[in-house]
Amino acid sequence: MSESEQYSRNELMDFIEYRPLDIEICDVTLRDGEQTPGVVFTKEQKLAMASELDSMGVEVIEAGFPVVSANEKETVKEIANQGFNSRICCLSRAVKGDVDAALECDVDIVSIFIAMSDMHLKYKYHRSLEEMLGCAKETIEYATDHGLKVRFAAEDASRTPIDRLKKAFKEVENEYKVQYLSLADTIGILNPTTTHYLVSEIFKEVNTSICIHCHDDLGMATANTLAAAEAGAKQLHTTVNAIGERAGNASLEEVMVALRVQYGIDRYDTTKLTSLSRMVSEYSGITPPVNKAVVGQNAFTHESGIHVAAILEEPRTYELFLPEMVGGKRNLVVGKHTGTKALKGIINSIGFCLEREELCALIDKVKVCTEEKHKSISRDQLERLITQVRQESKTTEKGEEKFSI
Ligand SMILES: CC(=O)SCCNC(=O)CCNC(=O)[C@H](O)C(C)(C)COP(=O)(O)OP(=O)(O)OC[C@H]1O[C@@H](n2cnc3c(N)ncnc32)[C@H](O)[C@@H]1OP(=O)(O)O
Ligand SMILES: O=C(O)CCC(=O)C(=O)O
Repeated sequence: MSESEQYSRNELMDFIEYRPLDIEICDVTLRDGEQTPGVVFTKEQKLAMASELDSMGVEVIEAGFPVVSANEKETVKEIANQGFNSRICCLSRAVKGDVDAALECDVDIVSIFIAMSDMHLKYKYHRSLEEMLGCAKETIEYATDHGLKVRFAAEDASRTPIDRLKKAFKEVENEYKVQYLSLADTIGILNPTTTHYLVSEIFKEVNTSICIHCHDDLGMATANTLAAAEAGAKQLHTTVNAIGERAGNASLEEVMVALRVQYGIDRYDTTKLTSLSRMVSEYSGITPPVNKAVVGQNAFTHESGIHVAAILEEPRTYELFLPEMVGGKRNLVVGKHTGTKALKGIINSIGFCLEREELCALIDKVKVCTEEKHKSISRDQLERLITQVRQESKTTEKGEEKFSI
């Protein structure tokens, strides 16, 4: 199936000026995703998720934060030694002991983070900017001296004065060999416009690849991540099902599908998104809302008569992309909003054929039932109603019979 048969391209993109995207995905489900309160993945679960992410073509997997526990360290090490194509990254404070733990794990990249916002310096570290940046530099030097590739991450970057960020990034870039400079919207304060501004300003200043790490406190994490990519960010951080601290992170499934339908980036195997979402849902104990984009139970479920009638002819009338593109399934539901054309198509698809009058009688019964029970009709219930309608049409002289489902 060609790309255009699988989704509708957003043609308005042709009128928008933006920097051509040069991106990679770093999925942080195993680290920030596991920071979701109450979530604890086993080693086997982390290995299984990492294996799926690798097979989809995700370039970087943030496997964990080794100093958190002995088991965490062992898990990160095992993931790093799987021989995945994805590069494996882990988190580290600006503390040499954290880098030692990363070294024991054989990771490709260590992400050394500090916050430089007044809020975090004053209330979290109780230390000056100079002291914290000094710790970060020493730790970066230690990591690079020991052969690790380094991402220097500015936690709470979105509340850090932009000139302070620029100065710190330039110093680090000039003094050490770092692979990435990361901007974290730790409390999810940004919107797409301010994300674009922040990334553009940093992009003008530095030569190192920029990462963007967005949280969803205002429901804008995916939009902000894409705005960052348009402004020049290279590495986009995501989690499956958008899990993560508080309201979660930018969702892998949304970012990956948006990259494809908005920007034509089709190198990731999006057909695994639904099964990966189910896997993460089972392992984390967190089911995405039914109306969650891409992987929610309703993402390809339709009831309205006008929609279903059109979908039966051409699904793209009411679907931005086909369920097959993300490994999902279309579900046509019979309910209060079902119309005659839709009902005919649905019952034909399950092997029934009714006369016009019978169909009208069936629609009436469907509407009464769904309004009485305040829910849609199951396949079994539908078949029972069809049987009733057929019996009634054969015995009309006996008068109306009461139906029940
Ligand atoms: C935005 C983010 O997502 S950051 C990552 C958040 N993730 C986690 O916190 C993972 C789970 N955390 C843990 O298991 C533990 O907190 C550990 C193992 C990391 C540390 O545990 P502890 O040694 O008991 O320290 P504790 O959690 O009490 O305090 C954190 C210490 O790290 C310091 N710290 C925090 N961030 C940094 C940093 N980036 N660089 C250097 N030090 C830091 C704090 O100032 C504090 O130092 P203090 O003990 O001198 O006051
Ligand atoms: O920027 C990063 O790589 C991580 C920082 C982070 O997890 C956060 O600030 O929420």
